[in-house]
Amino acid sequence: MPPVRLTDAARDAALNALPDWVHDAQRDALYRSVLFADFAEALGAMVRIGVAADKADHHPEWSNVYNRLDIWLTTHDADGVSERDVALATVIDRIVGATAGGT
Ligand SMILES: C[C@H](O)[C@H](O)[C@H]1CNC2=NC(N)=NC(=O)C2=N1
Repeated sequence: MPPVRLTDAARDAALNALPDWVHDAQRDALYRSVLFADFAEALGAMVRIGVAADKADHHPEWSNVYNRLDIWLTTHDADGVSERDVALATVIDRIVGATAGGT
């Protein structure tokens, strides 16, 4: 099934269960930043997230500077946030730890 853009209300309801994530209105994306102990920890998490994302065929937009990882989840095929982004956010929280270093 092609992904469907969530309504704003459905997206906000999903965000209630993802306290480390916010809606970035400019990019229409779920957004989280994570601070790791150092670059090696950040890179390790990126590899684990990347493998999970590729398995799900749903890929993050992200930026890494040393120990900081900024992540945006949006669905290009749906022009906004879909259930796929909510699912990937949940997987990412499991990998990096919910609230562990999140801002
Ligand atoms: C062909 C392939 O399934 C699509 O291009 C997938 C790949 N990964 C993707 N990732 C994200 N974030 N959004 C998409 O719409 C998307 N589409």
